[in-house]
Amino acid sequence: MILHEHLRKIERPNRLPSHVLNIGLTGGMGSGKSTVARLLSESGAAVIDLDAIAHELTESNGAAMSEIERVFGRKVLAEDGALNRAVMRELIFGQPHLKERLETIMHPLIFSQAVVQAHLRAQADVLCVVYDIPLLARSHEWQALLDWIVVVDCAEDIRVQRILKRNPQLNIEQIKKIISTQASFSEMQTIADVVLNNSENDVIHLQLKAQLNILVRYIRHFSSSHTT
Ligand SMILES: CC(C)(COP(=O)(O)OP(=O)(O)OC[C@H]1O[C@@H](n2cnc3c(N)ncnc32)[C@H](O)[C@@H]1O)[C@@H](O)C(=O)NCCC(=O)NCCS
Ligand SMILES: Nc1ncnc2c1ncn2[C@@H]1O[C@H](COP(=O)(O)OP(=O)(O)OP(=O)(O)O)[C@@H](O)[C@H]1O
Repeated sequence: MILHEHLRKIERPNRLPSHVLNIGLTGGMGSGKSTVARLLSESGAAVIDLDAIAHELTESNGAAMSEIERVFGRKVLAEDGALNRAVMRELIFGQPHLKERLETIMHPLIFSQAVVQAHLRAQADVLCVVYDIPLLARSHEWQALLDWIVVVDCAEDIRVQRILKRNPQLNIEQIKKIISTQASFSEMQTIADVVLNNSENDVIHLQLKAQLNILVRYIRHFSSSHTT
């Protein structure tokens, strides 16, 4: 784990809950963000998962669906009116302008929902609020709101193997195409306060747990001295 020398000073606009530490978690596809989020929730963090919010918004009758249908047409809808994810995946990850159109619909809705959930979940006894944000390196708005940013690092070939196992419906070419649209690790590193390494294959996550023990101690230390 790399802990950047000066963890950023706690200073932010009031949009996220102000009585807790708000921590952004990012990393490339398959790096282990959800795994880290789960381990942090076992230590008492409230986790807001932006992928999960995106899924809810695109369920049948989800809040994004009428605009998605208006912009992309009925071809991107499944029979029940939910988003046909495979069709949308094929459309956007080869055509940047379509990806941008989908993101223009999705990101403001995801953002509002994440802020609402954060206020609901940030009870006094939570360790911190963790926001699992795959595209954080490309969002200055989110970066400005967060106290710390944690980046999960894992070599691309290992990520690809893990994704193939987790998502057997995807092939290597599709996975690499998605990864190629995301920020590189060096871009993520420029915004990181903490970098966690998740390259060791280990289903009980000893490597991550050792790093998270240290991180959780830092979070407790900063939280106890942080009042607004
Ligand atoms: C294109 C969609 C329908 C494909 O769905 P699918 O079920 O295959 O993937 P899922 O949503 O589970 O995402 C899996 C991973 O793909 C990557 N990913 C998702 N959206 C994007 C994106 N816009 N740009 C780059 N990578 C992305 C992330 O690493 C994510 O963790 C879906 O990813 C989507 O709706 N994306 C747009 C919403 C978005 O930007 N989500 C990111 C949350 S910040
Ligand atoms: N150290 C590890 N050893 C073995 N498998 C791992 C390890 N870390 C994570 N995994 C597995 O790799 C896959 C990807 O991890 P995870 O879902 O946490 O990544 P993610 O960054 O959230 O992915 P995405 O960006 O696609 O949402 C999962 O199936 C997870 O169980």
